[in-house]
Amino acid sequence: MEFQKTPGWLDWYDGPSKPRFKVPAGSVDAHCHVFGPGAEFPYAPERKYTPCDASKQQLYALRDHLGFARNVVVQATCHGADNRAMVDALVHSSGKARGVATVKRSVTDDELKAMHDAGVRGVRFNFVKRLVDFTPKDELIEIANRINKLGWHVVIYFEAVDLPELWDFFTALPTTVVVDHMGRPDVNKPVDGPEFELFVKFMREHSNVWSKVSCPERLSVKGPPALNGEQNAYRDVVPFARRIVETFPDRVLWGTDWPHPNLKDHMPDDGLLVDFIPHIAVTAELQQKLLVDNPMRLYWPEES
Ligand SMILES: O=C(O)/C=C(\CC(=O)C(=O)O)C(=O)O
Repeated sequence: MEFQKTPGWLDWYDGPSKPRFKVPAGSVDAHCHVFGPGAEFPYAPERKYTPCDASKQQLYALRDHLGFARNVVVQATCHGADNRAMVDALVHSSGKARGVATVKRSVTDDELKAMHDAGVRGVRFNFVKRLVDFTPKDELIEIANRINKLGWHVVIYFEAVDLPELWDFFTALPTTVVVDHMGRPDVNKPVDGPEFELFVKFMREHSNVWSKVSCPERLSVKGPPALNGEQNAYRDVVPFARRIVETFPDRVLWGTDWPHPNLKDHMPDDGLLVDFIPHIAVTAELQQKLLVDNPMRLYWPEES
């Protein structure tokens, strides 16, 4: 089946630079995706975008190029609750990839077990309205209670403006909760203003809540972009990510977000995204926690 990319789609950056920053041995890219290939793993009819293909082979080649050792492959909304492409990536990773799935309440216990055996360790609840339709909270709570029994966690993706209305639901989740991209703060607002203070409060008052300090390329307003050798990219995002890393050093994760769905302005050079890390985790100890200790404890506890 042929799929037409969403008009204006930006493909992932071809030929990323070699990072100057050497990530610690055993580093984990804790947020990335595979897309199809559509001919083998069709995109979901309910999707809100149609991406380029981005295969497990290309993901793992990027992992090696950037100096990472492992991946956490997150189900992208273009595949809906059809986790086959993501699971296929896990089973072809020689144990070096874990996954986060999207499931409906109709998922069977056998399907959950098969996903666990393949390396899935969490489910993702997406509240970004441009990406998904509404799912009733009772269905999400039912799913959270079921996967909690497997020792899985819940990844949540939402926009900062929606945190107040989602607060009660999020703080009632029984599992570890991992927030994608710091809950997408508006970096035009002060890092100590009410909007980001609420997010910091969310993490401070709930020790089961973690955050990915990823996707500066999505959040930055002033740039500069991670292109043409830029070693100080996305400066307006740094204070937000630094604050989370330094306040909650044991509950942060980092990921490339390759192949970077739905970027409109530019496509970052993934090598320069890696060079962004020392600006937000400024010591070797913080880098070790962010890139190795924390993701290993969450996704490979049996090895950490
Ligand atoms: O890749 C991300 O983390 C961000 C996305 C895409 C996404 O979440 C998805 O399709 O599942 C976005 O903001 O469009």
